[in-house]
Amino acid sequence: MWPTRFPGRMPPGPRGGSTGAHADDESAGSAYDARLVRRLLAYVRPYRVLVAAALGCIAITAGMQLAGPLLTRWVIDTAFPTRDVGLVVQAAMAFAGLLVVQFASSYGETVLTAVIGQRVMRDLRQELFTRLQQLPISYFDRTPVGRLVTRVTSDVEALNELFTAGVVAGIGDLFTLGTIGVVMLFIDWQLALAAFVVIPLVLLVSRVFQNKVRSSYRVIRTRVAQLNAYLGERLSGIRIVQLFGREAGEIARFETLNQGHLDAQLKSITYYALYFPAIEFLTTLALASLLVTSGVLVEREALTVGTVAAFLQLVRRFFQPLQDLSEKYNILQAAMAASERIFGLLDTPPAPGLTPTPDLAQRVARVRAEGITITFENVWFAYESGGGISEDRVQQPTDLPSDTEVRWVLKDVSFTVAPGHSLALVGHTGAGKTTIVNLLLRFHDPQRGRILMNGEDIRDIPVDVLRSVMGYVQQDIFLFAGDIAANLRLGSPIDDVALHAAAARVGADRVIDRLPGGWAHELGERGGGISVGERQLLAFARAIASDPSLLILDEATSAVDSTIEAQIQQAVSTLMQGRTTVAIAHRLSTIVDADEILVLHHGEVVERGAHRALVAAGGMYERLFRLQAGTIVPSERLPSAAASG
Ligand SMILES: Nc1ncnc2c1ncn2[C@@H]1O[C@H](COP(=O)(O)OP(=O)(O)OP(=O)(O)O)[C@@H](O)[C@H]1O
Repeated sequence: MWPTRFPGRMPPGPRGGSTGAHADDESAGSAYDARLVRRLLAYVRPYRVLVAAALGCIAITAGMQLAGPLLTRWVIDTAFPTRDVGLVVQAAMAFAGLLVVQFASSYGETVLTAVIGQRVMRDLRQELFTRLQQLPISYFDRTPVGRLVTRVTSDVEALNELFTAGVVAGIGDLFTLGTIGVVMLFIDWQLALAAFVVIPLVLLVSRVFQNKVRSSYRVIRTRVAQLNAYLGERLSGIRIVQLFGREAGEIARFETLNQGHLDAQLKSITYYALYFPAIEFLTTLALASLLVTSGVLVEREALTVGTVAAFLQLVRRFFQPLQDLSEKYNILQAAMAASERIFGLLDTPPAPGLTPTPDLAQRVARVRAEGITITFENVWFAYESGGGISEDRVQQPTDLPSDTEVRWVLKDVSFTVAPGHSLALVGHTGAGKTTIVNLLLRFHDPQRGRILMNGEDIRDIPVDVLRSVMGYVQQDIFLFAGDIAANLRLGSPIDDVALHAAAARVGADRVIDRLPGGWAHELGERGGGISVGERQLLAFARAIASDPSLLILDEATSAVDSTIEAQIQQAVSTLMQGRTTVAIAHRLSTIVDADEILVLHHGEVVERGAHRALVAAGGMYERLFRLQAGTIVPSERLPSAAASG
């Protein structure tokens, strides 16, 4: 019996795995944790009617396990001695009826548990995705995307096993075990005890099996995580692999990991292959003990043949759930570990200020009418990995970092941009330019100092209001799979006329018209299938479509052809008209025309002023500017002035 069921009897968790071998992905966890179980039950509560129905089906199926043997006993002991064919026929018909009931209850059990499992999975996935949308950017800085994908996919799937194969069926097993045990004792306690003598051995063997499988499960999970991490990284870096001719080396490395995975799986299979025949052996032992005892009892005329026949069937049915429960243990353990990780993610606090503003449209309109003034007041900031503590992690004021242990990325930065004015940020790579933009967009909050919009601390302004009045063009432009119109709208209620006008203002309309499908042209994953320059024009159109009052530009430095370059230059000046602008400046035109230029060096503002004044001062800016303009000769270059971004 056991070999045919063998392939299904693998540890449940490791099919998924993560793209990073992290300690919490590898932990096997304990098999039962009351706190986690209580939380999981909350997800089942909405489906309690289905659960009750499933338990009803299980009770009927378990009851049917008894019906066959009891009917056999009655036929042998009661119907046969009367030599009444009618009675035997009735018994046969009753048996057929019982089979139909058993069929229906098994069907109900399978369907209901699957429906419960699938619904709970859907709810959990939805909740996880909702939380992921709300988490602060600092969380994504410290958590690899692969792990988050694992939470929503294979961890949730491990919980599904708990519902479909684990908990409900486990309850069924316990129920079957209990009823068969009681009925056996009730029919003939001496025979029952004769069969039960092997129970301690079964428990011992099962215990050893559980421990072995548990540790092999942990190894498998680690190996799967390693394999996935390696696979994910090598596939995303396939260009580098091929460019450097690393294919053979990578294949060899993969082979080692793949072999490790195979070895771990085989080890676990060995345990299963030993366990099932061992239980089979013990069941046979129980039958032998039963037969010997029956022999003794029959001699004393204390036992009927029907009872012995019934017991022979009952003993088999008694040991089957014992064996199944060992497997449930592993499912339970995998599910506990998965739910620990899932709840860990759900318990991460969302970024502050995300509650939707009821009068969003009015507030945005008010800000638009006023125009925007941006002020940085003595702003200090450090990323978490540099010893800074983000707001979502600060529990007490004493958690704030002290000066000595922190790598400050911004140090005492102050500036003001008046409505309709432009500020250009220049400085070497890593000077802190993008960080200023990140703080303005509230992807992070400063540890000291304040950022004000129209005199109000941006921490007191709802995030949706803040972001609705800002337009941001990133250096690394992200477009989604989907058509052009959807990418420019991004869900905002912008009508076609306004959308086309926005595209026309920045010259993106010509790019769109050239695409095979025009506005309906479908972009590939991550917006693949168009050039860097074309992307940039689309990003400008996207930024201007919502008519932002504050424009934040992190211009791309990538080389684009001269026609597109000219279009982009034109687009930038169009975009900036009448708007407050903060630009990380790579283009000379932006720098020269900016109302104020901030020169950043290691997070500090070292020079500030308009272009002419700064050039005349002959400091770091003058050097950076000449380097950009190409008028600096290589021997004049300072090592630190290699680039502006
Ligand atoms: N998420 C992050 N976690 C930790 N440190 C970061 C993070 N992002 C940036 N940094 C560090 O902060 C410093 C400032 O980075 P920032 O991106 O603001 O520089 P930048 O002036 O915009 O540089 P570039 O011109 O190259 O884009 C750098 O030393 C960088 O390594």
